[in-house]
Amino acid sequence: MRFTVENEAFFDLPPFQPVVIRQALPQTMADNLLKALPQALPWYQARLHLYGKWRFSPRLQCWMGDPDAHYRYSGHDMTPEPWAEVLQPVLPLINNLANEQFNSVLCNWYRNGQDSMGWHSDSEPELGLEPVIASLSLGAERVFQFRRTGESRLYRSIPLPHNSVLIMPKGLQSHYQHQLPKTRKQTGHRFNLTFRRIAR
Ligand SMILES: O=C(O)CCC(=O)C(=O)O
Ligand SMILES: [Fe+2]
Repeated sequence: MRFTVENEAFFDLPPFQPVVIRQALPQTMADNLLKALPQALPWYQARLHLYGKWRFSPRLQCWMGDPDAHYRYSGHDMTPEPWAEVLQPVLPLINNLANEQFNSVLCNWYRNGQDSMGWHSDSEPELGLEPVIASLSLGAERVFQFRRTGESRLYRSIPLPHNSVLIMPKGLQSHYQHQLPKTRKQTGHRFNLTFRRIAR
């Protein structure tokens, strides 16, 4: 860690400095959102074709946004779900923290320590060349990890507690990958909302 300013912790991923903002939303908003999310969003479990087999992805997800924030996925034009009411007051606060105008959010629900997301970068062409990504974590604390693109060595592990926002700056996605590994620890439900701007 490089330095801490009030609730902000900056991490050195040369030449980038992602930041984790603790207590990012007003506490009652974050706590109420955590309680509301299971019912408020149209969650589904995707199926992925991996190594010649169909498997359920190890988490629940849903994608929401402005009606024109669509993207192409395996030749399909995907239109986001309309913004859930519970997220409407959250979006301007996240925009303000990240100094961005996000128009969509990928929501992930990790039900226990066996739910996870493997190594990737958020580099879909629809996000433009150097997207800024803001990710809000709610519920159980989990560890988020980075490695340099093209290397298998783990570079940095960052704990993401309830009501924290991680901001990944411009350029980071092309030089680093990230993952949310499984854990054997007894772990409760965690939600992660990754705010993005789809270029129109
Ligand atoms: O759950 C997380 O913290 C990571 C989610 C993520 O990387 C993504 O949605 O692209
Ligand atoms: Fe990601």
